[in-house]
Amino acid sequence: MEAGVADEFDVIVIGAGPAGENVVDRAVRGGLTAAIVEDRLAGGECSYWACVPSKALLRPVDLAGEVARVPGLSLGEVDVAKVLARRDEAVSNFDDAGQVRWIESVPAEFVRGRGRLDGPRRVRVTTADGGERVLTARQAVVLATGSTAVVPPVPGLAEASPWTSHEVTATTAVPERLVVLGGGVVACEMAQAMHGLGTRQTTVLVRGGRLLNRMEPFAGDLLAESFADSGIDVRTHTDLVRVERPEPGGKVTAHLSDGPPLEADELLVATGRRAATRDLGLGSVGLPDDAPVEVDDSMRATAIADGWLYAVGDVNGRVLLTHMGKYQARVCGDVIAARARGDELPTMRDLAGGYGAPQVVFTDPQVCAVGRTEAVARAEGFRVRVVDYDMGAVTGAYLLGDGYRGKARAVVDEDRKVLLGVTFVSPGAAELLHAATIAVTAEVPLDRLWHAVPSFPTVSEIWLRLLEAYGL
Ligand SMILES: Cc1cc2nc3c(=O)[nH]c(=O)nc-3n(C[C@H](O)[C@H](O)[C@H](O)COP(=O)(O)OP(=O)(O)OC[C@H]3O[C@@H](n4cnc5c(N)ncnc54)[C@H](O)[C@@H]3O)c2cc1C
Ligand SMILES: NC(=O)c1ccc[n+]([C@@H]2O[C@H](COP(=O)([O-])OP(=O)(O)OC[C@H]3O[C@@H](n4cnc5c(N)ncnc54)[C@H](O)[C@@H]3O)[C@@H](O)[C@H]2O)c1
Repeated sequence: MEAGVADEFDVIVIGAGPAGENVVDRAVRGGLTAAIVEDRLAGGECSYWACVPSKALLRPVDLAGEVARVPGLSLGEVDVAKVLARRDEAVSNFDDAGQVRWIESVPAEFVRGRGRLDGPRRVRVTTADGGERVLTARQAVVLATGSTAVVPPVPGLAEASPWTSHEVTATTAVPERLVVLGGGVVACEMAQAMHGLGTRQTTVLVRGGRLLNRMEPFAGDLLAESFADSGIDVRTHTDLVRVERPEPGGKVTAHLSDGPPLEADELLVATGRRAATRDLGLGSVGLPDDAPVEVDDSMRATAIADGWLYAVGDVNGRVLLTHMGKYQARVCGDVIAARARGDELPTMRDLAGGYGAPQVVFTDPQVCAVGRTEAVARAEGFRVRVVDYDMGAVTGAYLLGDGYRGKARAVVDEDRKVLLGVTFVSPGAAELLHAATIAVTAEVPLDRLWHAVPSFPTVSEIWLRLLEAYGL
């Protein structure tokens, strides 16, 4: 395309991650034309450097745990090269041809290049060869640029070129000694993945008192027990104060707030993410640069007067999860199409994120939660009753292996007798979560839920036990 040629579409999306792709799909289904701009790989962070590769690296850990719990079975040596090869296959060897084909089949125009707002309804795209293309939107521009890892300002840390989620998920080798900074989801998943694939000395530095501190407290405690059992060293109340790495890619020394310095072969920073809004031209439409784009429940940017700008997925800072970004995107695409037709907005469009997003942390044990924790429910003023149950005491769980440990919690709204939140922490609990998501979002009354009979002997008998413990 020639430099400076203007193109007009109903909708222009910047960023072809899971959120951006779903906006395009829904907007086109709604009768609109769309273009989507991507400067790296269609499919986004999730497909190549986040959800997909991390889960491919964690699968052997999962299976090793399962095998170890069944007397009479043993696992041979892990063939790391084969695990990494399967990870590469899962990320399509960093080739997005399939995703681009899908976008074009929607049909939508795929534009490879870096997109930037250039005033209202205009997107200026810089292509890899330095060319430029200007796109204008009749209805809406949607920002779906995701987020980037935060590296805290610890002396020497940035200079040491630490790993972030990008490098660890794409690694071609497993470090002998690894220091992980952070106690959140990326830290826990990747510490366990690397340890399971052969890291001899894995140390996790947690500045607070617990892993996964936004979940129910028992989640972090059970995970810490599992880490300790497998030899992962979790240091709570420990800050990283200084880093030295004299040779690029060489040994790294982590100086801590407590205890002697730690020497390692790699240091992974997993201390959260920031919205990818830098150099996105937000200033050209009067928005602050380098901050999440605040949106209403229809995903429309609240600060833009005539409502042509939307933001979905990580970039709006609401919930940093692929499935929630995709949900927001479906809402957003439908809303843009409805507004273009002059229709009433579909119902359910004000629900995005309202109940608390479901999340699975793919560690062993898996940490699976939906809705509110007890602390959040109490802070929001609900009259709460909490019911806990030992998941290892369910027959279906016992049959899965010796030493199966886990805990479930239901947070009940005593005024309406519905579930506000559910947490399961146990091996293989991920597939239990969607039942909880349905119960929480559909606000199924507990005396109705009582009639949903779980099969014997499955782990889902936990539902029966929780309801019995509640008194039903
Ligand atoms: C290690 C890790 C594991 C994770 N695992 C899970 C998981 O198991 N489950 C889960 O639900 N979530 C997981 N997440 C979170 C998940 O990856 C994100 O929530 C999700 O990727 C957000 O999707 P998105 O479409 O908003 O952004 P992204 O996936 O980040 O996509 C944004 C796209 O926009 C492009 N872009 C950015 N700026 C521009 C520009 N100016 N011009 C053109 N293109 C641009 C980027 O290149 C990128 O392709 C994980 C995150 C990490 C870091
Ligand atoms: N399975 C999944 O669903 C999954 C997996 C990975 C990531 N994600 C998503 O990606 C997002 C990013 O994950 P993350 O783990 O980077 O962020 P996070 O917010 O989950 O955890 C960040 C951790 O770093 C700590 N921290 C922050 N600043 C620090 C500092 N200066 N020094 C030491 N510790 C510090 C925090 O206390 C917290 O424990 C999350 O919101 C998560 O939802 C999801």
